[in-house]
Amino acid sequence: MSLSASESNVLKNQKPNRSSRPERRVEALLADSLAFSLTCAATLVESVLAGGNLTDAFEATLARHPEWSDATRGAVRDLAWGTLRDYGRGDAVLRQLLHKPLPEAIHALLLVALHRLESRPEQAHTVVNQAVDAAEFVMAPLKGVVNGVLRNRLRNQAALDAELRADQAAYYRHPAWWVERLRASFPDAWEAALAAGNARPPMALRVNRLRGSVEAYAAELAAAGQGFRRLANDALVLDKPLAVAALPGFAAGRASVQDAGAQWAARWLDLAPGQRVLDACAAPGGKSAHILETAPVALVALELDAVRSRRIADNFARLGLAAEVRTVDCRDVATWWDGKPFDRILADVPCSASGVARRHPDIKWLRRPDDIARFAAQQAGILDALWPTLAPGGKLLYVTCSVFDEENAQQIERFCQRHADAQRLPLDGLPARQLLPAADHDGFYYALLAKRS
Ligand SMILES: C[S@@+](CC[C@H](N)C(=O)[O-])C[C@H]1O[C@@H](n2cnc3c(N)ncnc32)[C@H](O)[C@@H]1O
Repeated sequence: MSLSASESNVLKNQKPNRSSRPERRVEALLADSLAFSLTCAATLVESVLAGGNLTDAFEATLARHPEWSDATRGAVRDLAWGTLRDYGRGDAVLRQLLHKPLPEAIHALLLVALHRLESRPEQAHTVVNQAVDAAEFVMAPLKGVVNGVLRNRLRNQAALDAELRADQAAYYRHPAWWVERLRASFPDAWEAALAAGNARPPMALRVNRLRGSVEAYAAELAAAGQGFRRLANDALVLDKPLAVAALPGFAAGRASVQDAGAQWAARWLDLAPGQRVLDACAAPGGKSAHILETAPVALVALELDAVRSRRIADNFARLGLAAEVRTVDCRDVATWWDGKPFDRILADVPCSASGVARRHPDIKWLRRPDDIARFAAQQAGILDALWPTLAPGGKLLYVTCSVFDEENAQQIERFCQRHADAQRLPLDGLPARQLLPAADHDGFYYALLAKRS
């Protein structure tokens, strides 16, 4: 699109960064207006595009604005998360419509407004008007540009969309390198996995069997009118997400929120009373808690990050569970191991998190292709360090929430080449070791290894 002469002059005189913005308080906009949530979501999107973490940015914003209602929090969150799920498309649309870069704050506002236009086409005129109000607040001289870009998009939608079909990142809403890797590894399933990875994630519950049966909890949910599906591993997937405070007995520790794909780990560890079990990468403690709810074992939970470690203790307190929790690097075995071998080890290693990108859509755009090899090297270091602590005849379950082979199948193949005493075991009920993102669960990879006696 071409800008008017006065708009071009405005752009020339704007430094394209946040510091050039006049200091104005967002409270100047009405908190229940769309302009307000567009503005706040745009600030979050802008911070992600500068390399920041979306969840951290959102939590910091909430901490600064305790006065926000639940509705305002929800509206800002929906817009920021949705915009970043769609970023490949929004970015391509702006490349079609702009011939020179805009200041980042306005660029981010346009991305959020474009996402809203696509998700609520019936509100197109309101969205444009509210985006212009937001622009007036963010950088007033550019409100005409915002108006022009959005109206241009509406006027030329069909032609612009046709052009976008050739752009992988726009069409699949994932980076092109990500699309290529998935296509190469899963020739029959990659498109469905990408589509599922763009959807809103499901909310699944894990029932704490120490505080009641799955049947009793399911009956209570049904009596409360909450629709759900019970999966083969007893995960309850809700038809519609709910605030945890609205879940029966949440504060009393009767259930936890945990993706259904993550609820296989405790089952495949084949737990029995009295076993010595290690969870080497434990925070925030979801799988550790599931282990303790499954069998009375002696659990040691390790976590590198002190802040995340505290979340393990909080979760255990709510669920009435106890274990030895230590804040250490699991690779420094000499610092934490007493020499007594473990019967079971869970290695739920740090990874690209590419299987959970619909929950953390910033991941798609912050990761770089060479990050995957870096994660794979870190994971190999963890596996090699833990293996000597496993008892002969014991089992180690390797888990990632990644969809990339380098962190998954290739990682385990290489591990088995390095360790002749490692033997792969089948996973009961799983047709493939790789769970790709789907309607009921996120993307996970599992490999169960036994140590030959
Ligand atoms: C995938 S998350 C674990 C999720 C957890 N198992 C659950 O189900 O709630 C990986 C965790 O490993 C931790 N971590 C990363 N490197 C580590 C290391 N060298 N030693 C111990 N923990 C590590 C990260 O801080 C992160 O909390």
